[in-house]
Amino acid sequence: MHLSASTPLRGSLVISGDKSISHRAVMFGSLATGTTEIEGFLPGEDCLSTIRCFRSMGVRIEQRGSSVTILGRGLRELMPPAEALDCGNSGTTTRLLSGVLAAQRFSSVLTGDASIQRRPMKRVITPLCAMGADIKSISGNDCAPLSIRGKQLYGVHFNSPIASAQVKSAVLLAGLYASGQTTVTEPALSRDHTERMLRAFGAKVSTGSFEGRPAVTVSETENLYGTEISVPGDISSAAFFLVGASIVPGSEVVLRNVGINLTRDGVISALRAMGAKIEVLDVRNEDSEPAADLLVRYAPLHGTEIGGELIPRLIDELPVLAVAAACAEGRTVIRDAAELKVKESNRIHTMAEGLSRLGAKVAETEDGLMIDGGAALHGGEVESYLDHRVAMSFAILSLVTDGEVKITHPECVNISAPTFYEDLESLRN
Ligand SMILES: O=C(O)C1=C[C@@H](OP(=O)(O)O)[C@@H](O)[C@H](O)C1
Ligand SMILES: C=C(OP(=O)(O)O)C(=O)O
Repeated sequence: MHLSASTPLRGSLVISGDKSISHRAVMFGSLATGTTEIEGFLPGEDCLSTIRCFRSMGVRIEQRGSSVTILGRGLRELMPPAEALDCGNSGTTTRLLSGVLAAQRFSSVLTGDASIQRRPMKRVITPLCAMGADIKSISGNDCAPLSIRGKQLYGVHFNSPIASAQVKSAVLLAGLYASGQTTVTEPALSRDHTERMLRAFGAKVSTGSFEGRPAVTVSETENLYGTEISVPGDISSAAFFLVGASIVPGSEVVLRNVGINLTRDGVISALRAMGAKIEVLDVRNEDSEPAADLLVRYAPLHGTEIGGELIPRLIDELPVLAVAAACAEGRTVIRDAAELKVKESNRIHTMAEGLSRLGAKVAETEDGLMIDGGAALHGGEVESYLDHRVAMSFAILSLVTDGEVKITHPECVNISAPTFYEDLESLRN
């Protein structure tokens, strides 16, 4: 894939479905009784992995593009899978499913691609085992493949050391089966799609705070009930175009139907702090998953500091925010983001390496990046490390480099944004 400097980005895009919400809609629909209809589903490879896993456990799922119909089997009627469940590249599938499988009446194995087999699973193994689960890392390295023997679980209060929605959701899903109540507290509020959607499926979920930390409690649940889910566009995908339009002079783009849940909208705050011109228009669905149209115009950016409680609200947008920082005047410091090291790639390292290769001034730190913006950016070859967000970040940077950028394995964008290159091209015409 060779990409080169751009004319202004202009026009509008309908942003495709939110990946986190699409995963959950398939999972909860499969675990519910009755029919679930999903509109706006993201047909990206990660969400297709979730569908594949539930089909292997006997759930009837019909998927036509962004429309999905599920005939749920109920919380306790999944079938034992004939083979290991393949979660592909998806951490969300692996971790959330581990919470469900821990409570089934059968044993199973969860696995995935080379990247999944390097990602830490102890973060879910520890709390689930505290609930009575029997989960082992087959290679003994706390990574997948995981061997899971279903058990009767009991409710616990889990004080999570990290703000991770995947950990929180794995424990809450196990909590649906556990005797009594299950509470998760976390150091800062991570995305709350599980809490919102479990309520829509009829579960009892209460949210609040415990000793000053965000807390959520679920009770043992007899049934979830099939429902209709409308998935808003993914702000994590919109972020690439927010940055693209902000850095290419003359750009003006409208991104339609973008999810702006407060636990996800940190990229708008961070870009505005850098001087970006972003307007949030026509907010709708405020009682379920809020969505809006985002109007973004080119603006000269300046450096900022990104850290603390903002981090979980923009964790997946940090690679492309590093691109914005390379194009901004002055220094940007990203801190408190050590979680970036355990994503599809070590995103602190992969972004620092690629940005430097294209001329940016970047230093890796223990928990983030320090970027001195404004250096002349040139073409070159960068490694995506098969990480979709890294590939898309460099594709956006190529809009302003002097010379072509070649990205290895550009097709990995299909994990979360199968229409990314077409969408970008449509704004360049
Ligand atoms: O729950 C989710 O859908 C996700 C949670 C985040 O991961 P962590 O829970 O590891 O922070 C995020 O990075 C990931 O892309 C999706
Ligand atoms: C980290 C991500 O996803 P997951 O953890 O589901 O692989 C991501 O999409 O950036």
